Formats: sequence, structure tokens, C-alpha cells
Amino acid sequence: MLLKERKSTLGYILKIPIKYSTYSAIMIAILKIIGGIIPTLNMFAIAKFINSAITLFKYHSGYSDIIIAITLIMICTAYEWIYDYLVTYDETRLENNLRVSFKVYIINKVTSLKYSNIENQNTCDLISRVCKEPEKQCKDAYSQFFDILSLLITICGVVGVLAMNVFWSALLIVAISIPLLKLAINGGKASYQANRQVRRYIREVDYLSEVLNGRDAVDERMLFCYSNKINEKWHRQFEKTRKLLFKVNLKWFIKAKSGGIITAFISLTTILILLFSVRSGQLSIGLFISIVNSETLLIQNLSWQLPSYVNSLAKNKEYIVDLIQILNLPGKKEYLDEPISPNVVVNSLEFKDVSFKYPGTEKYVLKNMSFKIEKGKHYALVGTNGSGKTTITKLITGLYEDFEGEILINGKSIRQYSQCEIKSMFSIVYQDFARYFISVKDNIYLGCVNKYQNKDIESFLDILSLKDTIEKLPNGLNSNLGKIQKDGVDLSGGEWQKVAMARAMMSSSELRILDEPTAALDPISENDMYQRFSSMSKGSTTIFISHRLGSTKIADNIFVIDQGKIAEQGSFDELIENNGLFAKMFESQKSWYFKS
Ligand SMILES: Nc1ncnc2c1ncn2[C@@H]1O[C@H](COP(=O)(O)OP(=O)(O)OP(=O)(O)O)[C@@H](O)[C@H]1O
Repeated sequence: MLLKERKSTLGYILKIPIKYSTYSAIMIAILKIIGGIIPTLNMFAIAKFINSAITLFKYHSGYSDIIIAITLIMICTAYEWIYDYLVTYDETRLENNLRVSFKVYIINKVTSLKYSNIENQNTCDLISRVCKEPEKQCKDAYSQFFDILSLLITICGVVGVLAMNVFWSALLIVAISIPLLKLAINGGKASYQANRQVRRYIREVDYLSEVLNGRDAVDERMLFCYSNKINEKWHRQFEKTRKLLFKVNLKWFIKAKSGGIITAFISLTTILILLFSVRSGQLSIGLFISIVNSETLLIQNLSWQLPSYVNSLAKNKEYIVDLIQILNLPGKKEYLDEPISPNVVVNSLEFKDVSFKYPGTEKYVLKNMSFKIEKGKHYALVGTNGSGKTTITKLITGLYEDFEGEILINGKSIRQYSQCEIKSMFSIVYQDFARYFISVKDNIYLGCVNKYQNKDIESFLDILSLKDTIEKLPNGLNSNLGKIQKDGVDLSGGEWQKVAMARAMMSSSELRILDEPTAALDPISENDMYQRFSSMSKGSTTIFISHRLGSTKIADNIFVIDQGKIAEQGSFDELIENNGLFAKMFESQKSWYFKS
């Protein structure tokens, strides 16, 4: 159910609720439009009631006029009574319907954005703004639009009646309303912009709160006793945020209120002048009383309610502008799709003169890099921090497409494969792998979502020496991990890494990439783990990244990366014999492996 991308924000404000919750959206529109007509109808009914009551007492005329007037007043009052309930009911329905359909659409849209977009800071901010209760923001914008329409109908009705009796007064009120409206629109925009600016601070404030209260930093917090220092920083950021919002709101409040005072002054002068018309018999007492009531309503509407609605709508309109930006960002629906089955087997993978710099940066991370990987062999990528190893894995797995040169898979450009095909080729464990707070079993099974079968995971647990740990858990493989669930248990850093590796093993992809997932293990355990992993991966292709060079002995070929280039390549023995960069690096780590 794709929403066509349209330029007009107003179009979106109306279209989204009507598309996703037609009945309640139409009901809200009808209720509010009738709600706008009621005050004028009421004004006429009251005038008619007073005039017919005077005529009845003075001239003993018939009751028919007064009965019609009373019936009309009763209808108007009854409508006002039920109005709030009906509108609240339909608004709640609208919000719920938007939550189950439109919110899902937005989440899917965000999930299908290109990886390079998600990594970008500005897009991250945009996503965080747009994903904050989209159902509420869209419902509010729609509702406020009809609140304004309803109020305008009321104002037009009252101003129309005034114009029929005291034309110049109506003209004056309209003239003062225009700058008031403009003021409200500018106020709305300014407060949304302020909110936008503030969101960045809020994120920082939230992060600092997490450092102060969260579980992750608890050990260091106790040890370094930095709470006061962070608290001061948190307070400064919080104050900055509060002051900015207060300033914008105060400015708007003063302007709106001063505009309101002028309107009130004009309306009161009108009432005084109308007294002369009553005296000369030009205006009936009934109409005069009713106009006074309506002028009071008008003052309230024009001086406060209308600017306040317009202000809120302008804020929500800015939200819709953000929403349109997200909808216009490039994405692929297939990012959401599962890997194709059967998997595409990677017989060869080749980098040909590949150069790459991250979007929005100028420095090349990889420069004219060429290497070839063949099916069934084990490869290691080694190099100093920041030399470009993880970047290579991101290009291999199709996360970035804006590289120069060629990446060929089975002789065909990676750009010619669909995302579902690419996903089926690789399984990967990153150094900052995810920890899912679900059961151990589900954590592992996530590695093969397209074949969610009862694959025997016991053998993987054995290879990863995870069996004992799992057996000790209260519900074995079904134990919940993390602290979200009541019975959740936590694992050590190394145990989490093993679970992430088991997930990669579950995948039926034959090319496995391990980007330093073993950093929490000691060098000897890491070495053992890779030995077991490689024997279990016989016939499959593996690429692993490690700073512990002893572990690279299992690799058929080692690529030494330096400053975005392949500085050396060969087997462990060949590289040691060469006595180059690799040999020097290994020399400094040799003592770690005495035991082996
Ligand atoms: N998203 C990004 N945007 C901009 N620059 C990035 C991004 N990710 C990484 N870099 C930069 O690219 C360079 C290579 O990073 P990469 O993560 O590939 O190095 P690495 O060899 O894996 O490092 P390490 O051994 O520390 O994990 C670094 O200078 C890093 O700052």
C-alpha cells in the first residue's frame, strides 16, 4: 500500500487519515463543519427567541415562533453536549487505525532506506523526528485543520451577521484577524524549528541520563565516580533545551496576546456603538443580545483559539514536511525481503581497482584495492585500526553502492544482483554484533529466517564450547536473555559473542564473514575457536578479521591492509618469510601464543 509522494503538505494532512481510516476521518470532518455552523444558528435562534418572547408578552401573539426558536436552541445545545464525545471517539479511532497501518508503513519505509542514509547523522535526526508517534502527529494535524475550518465558518457566520448590521465593525475585525493569523503561522513554524534544534540536545540529554542511570556504565561509574561531572553536563544541556523552548513560546504568547487585546478592544467598541442602533430601532433587542454573545465568542476565537490552532497546525505542518522528506529518500522495498532460496553460491569474489570514500566525506578509505577470493578457502584480513577492513566487508555485502572500480561476484558486477540475492550469499558477525533480548534459541535461529526449521544447533554449541553455559541456564536453550523479561538472564561478553557466532553458523550461506567477533576471548581461546570454526566450515568460504595474528594461521591466504591498500598477501608462513609488515606485527604479538 504505497502512498504516492505528493508535494503539497496540506494534501498529505488530509490524504493520510482519509486513506488509512476513511470512516473516522470523514466523521471528524462532518462533525467539525457542523460544529462551525452551530454558533451562528444558535445566535439566530437566541435572537428569534428573545424577539418572539417580547412580541408574545407585548402583543399576545401565537406560540409557534417561540417554539421553533426553543427547538433550535435545544438542537444547538444538544449538539454542543455530544460534540466533544463524538469527536474524541472518532479521533481515538483515527489514531488507532493510523497506528496499525500508517505507522507500520513508516517503519517499513525507514527499514527499506539505503544503508548509507541510515548512517547519515542528518537522516538519523530526521528519522527520529518522524518516527515519534506519527499516528498522533498526523491525527493532530488533520483534526487541527478541521478545527480551523470550523472556527473560520463560525467567524464568517458571526462576521456576516455583523456585516449585515454594522458593516465597518465586521471590516475592522477581519482586518485585524489577518496579521493575527500570520503571527500564529510564524509562531508555529518557529516553535517547530526550536523543537527540531532541541531534539539534538534531547538526544544528548537522554544519552547522558543513560550514562548516569543505565546498567552498561555502572561499573565505570562506580569506579571513576564521574556522576557529578556528567550530572553538570546533563544539567547544562537540559537548561539549554528548556531556555530555547521557553524563549520561542514566550515570544509567540506575547505577540498573540497583544493581538488579542486589540481585537477585544475593537469588539467592545462595536458593542457600544450598536447600542445606538438599538435605541433608534434599527436593531432588535434579540439580535443585539445575540450579537453581544457572538462578539464575546469572536474575541475568544480570534484572540486565542484561532492563533493557537494555527500555531499547532503550523507545527504539525512542519512535521509533514519532514515526513515528505523521508518518503522521498531513496530506498528499496527489497531491503525488507528475505534472502532468496536456494542461496546464490559465491564461487569467486573479486575487487578490481576498488576505491571508496564514505558518503559526505572526502578521504578515500580504500584506494585502488584489488584481490580475489575463491570458493572453499579461508581468508584473513589484518591491518592496523582504521585501515579499512570493516569497510571491505560492508562493500562485499552490498551496504554501499557508491564505490569506484568493480566488485565482481561469480564474474558479474555486484550491482547486477538484487538485495535478496546478495543477502543469500553471506552471513556475517560484526564486532559490534547485536544482542537480542529474546530466548537463546531464537537468538540463534534468527540466522536462518527463511528456513526457520528445527536445525540441529547442538553441534554448533559444541564447536563454540557453549554447551555447558546453556545447560546451566534455568530453561536451557529456551532461557530468555537480557533484562527486559522477568526471568531474563545475562551472559558474559564472550558468551554473547559465541551466541552471535552460532547465529552466523545457522545461516545456510556458504560465505561466512567474522569481523572480530572474538575480541572478548583471550588470544589462545580465540585461536582454538577459529580452528574449530574453520574445520566445521570445510568446503565453505570464510573471511575473518582479527588483530591477533596467531589466529590467521588457519587462513589459506592473508591480506594485509595498510592505508586502504593491500600491502602484502600470502599464507602465514610466506608472510613471515617475507619479513615485511605482517612479520613485524606478528613479532610483537608472539609471546601471546607461547602456550600454543
Ligand atoms: N560511517 C562512516 N562514515 C565515515 N567514515 C567512516 C565510517 N565508518 C568508518 N569510517 C572511517 O573509515 C576508516 C576505516 O574504517 P574501518 O572500520 O573499515 O577500519 P578497520 O580496519 O575495520 O578498523 P578496526 O580495526 O579499528 O576495526 C576509518 O578511518 C573510519 O574512521
